[in-house]
Amino acid sequence: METPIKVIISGPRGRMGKEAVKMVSNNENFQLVGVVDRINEGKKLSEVDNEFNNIDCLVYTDIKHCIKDTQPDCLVELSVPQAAFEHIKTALAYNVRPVVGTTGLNQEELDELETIANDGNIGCIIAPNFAIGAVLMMKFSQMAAKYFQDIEIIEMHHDQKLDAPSGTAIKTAQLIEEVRAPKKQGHPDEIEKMPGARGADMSGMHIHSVRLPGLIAHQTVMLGGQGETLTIRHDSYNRTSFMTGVKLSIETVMKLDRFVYGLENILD
Ligand SMILES: NC(=O)C1=CN([C@@H]2O[C@H](COP(=O)(O)OP(=O)(O)OC[C@H]3O[C@@H](n4cnc5c(N)ncnc54)[C@H](O)[C@@H]3O)[C@@H](O)[C@H]2O)C=CC1
Ligand SMILES: O=C(O)C1=N[C@H](C(=O)O)C[C@H](O)C1
Repeated sequence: METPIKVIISGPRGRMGKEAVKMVSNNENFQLVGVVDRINEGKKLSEVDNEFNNIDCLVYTDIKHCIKDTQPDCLVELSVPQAAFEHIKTALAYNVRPVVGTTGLNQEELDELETIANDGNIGCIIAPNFAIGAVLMMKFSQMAAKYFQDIEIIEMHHDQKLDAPSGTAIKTAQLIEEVRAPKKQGHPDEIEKMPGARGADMSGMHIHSVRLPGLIAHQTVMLGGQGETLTIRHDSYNRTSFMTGVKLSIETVMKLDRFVYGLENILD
């Protein structure tokens, strides 16, 4: 058997973090060696939450300390954007390969991380969405945008989500920008009688963010043409939907020597 990949997870008590802790702990090719959290320094993970019973790795509140103690191969980052940037930079500085799901990093931060990873020849994967179906939804939208230039992206999430628009919506619009020339949509003289009524504007496309209890993660892309519309939709009904992508990213990042933004770039 191959030596397991040593993994640390940031944000282990979060909705995604919990799912990732379970997935990594139950995979014989991975070894969870530590977690990074805001609180609970020095406790065993099993002492923090009943869901983690039998998982005895330690909680660290300082990622440097965690890396020095546990010598991990990979950081799975699933916390908050304010903490994520420093976590990823620290991981790269210690040759630990980041797999990042945390959304809300700005373009400047992404550019800086890309430079650090590429200059150091270290694998780093940042994926705004780890669900395979969501990646297909983004790619299908990009394909369709060649033929339909009028596009409204409607992303719908649970009401505890911090960032809007979602990372997935931004990534979808970026993929569409690669094939669609900027175009202001709607009537040239349209007036927003309430600010935000037409959503956020990216190259003339509009992005609308819905937040409701009961939702998990959903996105509809509507494309309009003469006498027809095309609607492409993806739904995550629970967070296990993201784990196939997290697992694939951990395996792949170990073989990479560069920065990758988007799961579509590592799928066959
Ligand atoms: N790429 C993907 O497929 C997905 C990405 N996400 C993103 O993952 C992130 C986490 O989402 P959720 O789990 O829903 O959020 P959450 O709020 O449930 O979890 C975040 C966790 O991070 C912890 N945290 C805060 N500061 C920290 C710090 N300095 N160090 C370590 N941990 C810290 C919080 O205590 C909390 O437990 C968000 O940015 C979200 O947009 C969520 C789902 C899928
Ligand atoms: O916060 C979430 O829940 C999700 N965040 C990611 C995003 O911002 O796109 C991925 C998924 O939509 C769930």
